[in-house]
Order: sequence, then structure tokens, then C-alpha cells
Amino acid sequence: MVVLAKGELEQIALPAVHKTAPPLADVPEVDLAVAGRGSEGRAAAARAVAAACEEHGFFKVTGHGVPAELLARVENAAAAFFALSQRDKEAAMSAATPGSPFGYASKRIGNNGDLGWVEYLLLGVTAATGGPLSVPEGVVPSASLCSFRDLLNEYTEVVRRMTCQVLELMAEGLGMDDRDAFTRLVLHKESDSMLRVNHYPPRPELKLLQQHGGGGRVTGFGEHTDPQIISVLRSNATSGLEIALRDGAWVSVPPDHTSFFVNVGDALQVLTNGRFRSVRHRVMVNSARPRVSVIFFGGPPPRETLAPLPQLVGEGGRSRYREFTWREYKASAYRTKLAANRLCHFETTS
Ligand SMILES: O=C(O)CCC(=O)C(=O)O
Ligand SMILES: [Fe+2]
Repeated sequence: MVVLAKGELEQIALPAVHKTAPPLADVPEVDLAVAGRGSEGRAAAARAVAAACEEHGFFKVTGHGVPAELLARVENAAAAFFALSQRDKEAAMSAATPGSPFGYASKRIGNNGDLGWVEYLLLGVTAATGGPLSVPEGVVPSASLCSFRDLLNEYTEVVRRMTCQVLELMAEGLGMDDRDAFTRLVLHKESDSMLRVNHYPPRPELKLLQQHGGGGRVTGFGEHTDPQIISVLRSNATSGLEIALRDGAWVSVPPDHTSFFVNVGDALQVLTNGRFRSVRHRVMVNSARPRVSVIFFGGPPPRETLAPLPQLVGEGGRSRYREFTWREYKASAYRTKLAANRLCHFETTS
């Protein structure tokens, strides 16, 4: 069992001066059902996607066609998993190999000292294996764990398909001739995609402390940008997600358990030569209710060479990033703290 050293818990709390973020007034919204209805609807949806990716790197997807019943089953199964004893969670989902980022973890995010009031499951979901949960050797999964694994497989496949619809709209919105430029990477049999299931336990004492003029706020997941091409998030109806606007101001995102939220990731910022913005975001802990979120991260294959797409640099235009492989980027990113600007090592200077 992981025990936090003295003083570590305090690091999760933000100072009291850290004000509550105001809600984002107009969350950009894209209705996939409209996008599927004729060329005009599609063109309008593609334009809306591109505009949202340029302004915020973030938007909401409605009309996605993922059955509400599947979303509810995943949410309930995740809640049941996190309700297991600490020992059972650690035994059931311990990382397959030492040093691997995959498996169950509590409070520690990555290997560089980042802490948050969160526990999570991180699972690799390449298109080739189709299955996120590879059970470590020697671990005998219980029947309930097997059905959780099957459910997450089912969810991943449905969400991966929906993600590809969104990626096609992005390519169209950018005016690209090759509409499959992004989907090809996420559908590649070696695509480095992941599924993360997060659980943020409530902290009722925060309310009391705030009423008495102190206490600050508690970080669930510290600020960061997502490394991959795209992240597709679904949460229960509990608030907590916040994004940084262009001017650096933080705003909270009103929760919507019927929709998905899309983040542009670092790899997409590179491919679009900075036209799409990899959105900085974080999660704050709710005082009263647990937050459960499930995020599909669509990534390229490790050997893929990433660089701004020529069509998006334009003739005589300046490429803002040098060429690098996804493997190279990840090796560099995993050495840094969560909040680091991980793309600065790959920027061109001239
Ligand atoms: O749990 C959330 O709502 C978002 C967490 C997040 O940003 C991540 O897992 O990368
Ligand atoms: Fe994230």
C-alpha cells in the first residue's frame, strides 16, 4: 500500500487565495447528429470544430450516439471498482511490469512527484489488441474484474469510433485534402492510445473550512496539457474540470454527463503547426460529491514521425516544430513534472 510521507498531503491543497474559477460562459458545442445530416450540416460542424480548437482547444460533443445506458453501466462499474478495499484495488490492477505507467494508482500521478486527490486506472488500448486490461502474469482476475474489463473494451471501441468522426471533422475544418490524416494515426494497429478512469473522492471538510474563511481548494489532478492527439472525456454530473483560456485565466466547465468533452493534445498542436491549441486543464475536488471520469486518449504509434503537416505550414511558411518521433516525445515528457510545457524542447527557433 502506498503511504504518503508527512507533508505530502498539504502539497495537494492550494492556498486559500486561490479563488474559485468562474464558469466558462459559452462552452463551444458540436452536434454530431447535425454533422451527419447533409453536406451543409457537416460543413458547419467542421467549421465549429476548427474554431473551437483554435480558440480553446476544447469543446463539447452532443448528438454522439453513444447509448446513455452504456455510459451509466461504465460509471456504475467504475464506482464499484473504486469502492473495493485499497488492498483489492492494488492487487487487482497492479502495473504489469515495474516502472510501467499502467495499472491502479492513488494520489501519485506519474513518477515525478506530482500528487492529487485522485485514484485512477490507466490502461493501454492499442487498436491491435482491442482490449485495455491485460492482467499481469500471476494475477487471477475475479469474475467481476473480468466483466469490468469487458465493459471497458466495449466502451473503448464505441468511443474510438466516435473519436474518429471528430478527427475527420477537424481535418475538414482545417481544409485538408486528406481527411484521414488524424484518424489513420488513432486507428493504426500500434496506436499508443490509453483509457484512464479517474475517481476523485469528495472532501466535505472543505465546505466547512471555506465557511470559516480558510481552507483553500484541493487539487484533484494538477494543471497539464494532454500529450496525445485527442482526449475524449466523459464524467458523471460532478463539477471539477477547469480549463485555462488564452489569457491564462482559469474557468470551470459545467459538468454534463450526457455529453463528451474533447481536448486537443500536444501531438495535434504540432501536426497543425500550432493552429489548434493543446488546452491546459486541471481538476479541482468537489466538497460534496465524488467525481468519476473516463478519458480516451487517442495517440499515434510510437514510431510515428510527427511534424507540422506541410499543407498547414503552407509554402514559405515557418514550421514551428522540428520533426520527432512519438517515442522521443514521450521519453522527454515522462521525465518532466505534470505542469511542464513539454513541447518547448521540440520548437524551432528561427
Ligand atoms: O478527470 C478529469 O476530469 C480530467 C483528468 C485529466 O485531465 C486527465 O486524466 O488527463
Ligand atoms: Fe488531462
